[in-house]
Amino acid sequence: MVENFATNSGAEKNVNMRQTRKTELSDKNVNIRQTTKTELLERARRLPKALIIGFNKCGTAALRSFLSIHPDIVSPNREPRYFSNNYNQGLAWYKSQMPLSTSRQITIEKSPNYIKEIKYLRRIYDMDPQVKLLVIVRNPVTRLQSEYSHEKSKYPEMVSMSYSEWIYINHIERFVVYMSDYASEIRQAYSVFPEEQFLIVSEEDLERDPVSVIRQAETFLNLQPAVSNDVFVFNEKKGFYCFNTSHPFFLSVMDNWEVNTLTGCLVESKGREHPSYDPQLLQQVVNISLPCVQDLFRLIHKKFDWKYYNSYID
Ligand SMILES: Nc1ncnc2c1ncn2[C@@H]1O[C@H](COP(=O)(O)OS(=O)(=O)O)[C@@H](OP(=O)(O)O)[C@H]1O
Repeated sequence: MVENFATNSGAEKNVNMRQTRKTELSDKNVNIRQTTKTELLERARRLPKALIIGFNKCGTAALRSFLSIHPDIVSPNREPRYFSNNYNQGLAWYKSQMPLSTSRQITIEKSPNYIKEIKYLRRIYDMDPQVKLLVIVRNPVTRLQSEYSHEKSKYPEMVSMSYSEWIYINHIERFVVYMSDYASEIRQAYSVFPEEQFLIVSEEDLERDPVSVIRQAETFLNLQPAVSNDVFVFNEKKGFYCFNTSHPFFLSVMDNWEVNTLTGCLVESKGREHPSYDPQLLQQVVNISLPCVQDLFRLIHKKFDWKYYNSYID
């Protein structure tokens, strides 16, 4: 069940504090544009102008959290899953899940299962045919490892199951294609929305250089660049970037339940240890998923620097 955090009074207070703080921060540190008194007075819950619609285990939480540090972006903490699981709750309910925003701020929510079904995408279109859609994909080799670590932490019956056993039990051919075939789902989404309404980025880029991904999103969303390198610090142990807790912007994500306020990293469920591949299984996974990767790069007219595939991609 999705928790109704937006109407909870504590959360409401947090949201209010956060919004006020964000406004102060954008005035003091970013100097993008002065927030006017009128804007403060007309703060309201607004429907999203952009959605992160997929793919799960590909860095959707990091993308959402990192974007939400932008003074002109607000985002609900949890996944409303309105167009998939909660459609019967109605649009007023959906709006009530959104944080307060000024009219110049963009509300973005992420529910990574929206890309899974055309029905969900059509519902999104009915709400707003001009909504912008962000999609994050990941090297299939690591996405599979991530899924295994996720399931192992969730299902006790998997404790003694090795990585290769898990892949074979799931029927390797079918399963690897299922986890790698981003193109089919993106193609389906292109049948509902024009391609220009999509930004497709990769988890590896977010891991290596979050600011470069945020820049792409800022341009795509017509926002002024506000997030710079000093907002993040590389965490050697995790192997990716976390928020710099001493940066003033960090205050604006303090109420984000997905962020550990001591370390500035996303919660422990992100960045789990991955199982290792035996070389034969790795080659099998690459061979099965390669046509999906080639199809994706052709479809989106760009290539990502994905280890194991580069030598096969022209
Ligand atoms: N900077 C940063 N901070 C935290 N997490 C990061 C970051 N960059 C990428 N990632 C990777 O995101 C992976 C989790 O993806 P999702 O958030 O989409 O997972 S979920 O579908 O919502 O469960 C998660 O995958 P695992 O490493 O397998 O846990 C992270 O590696």
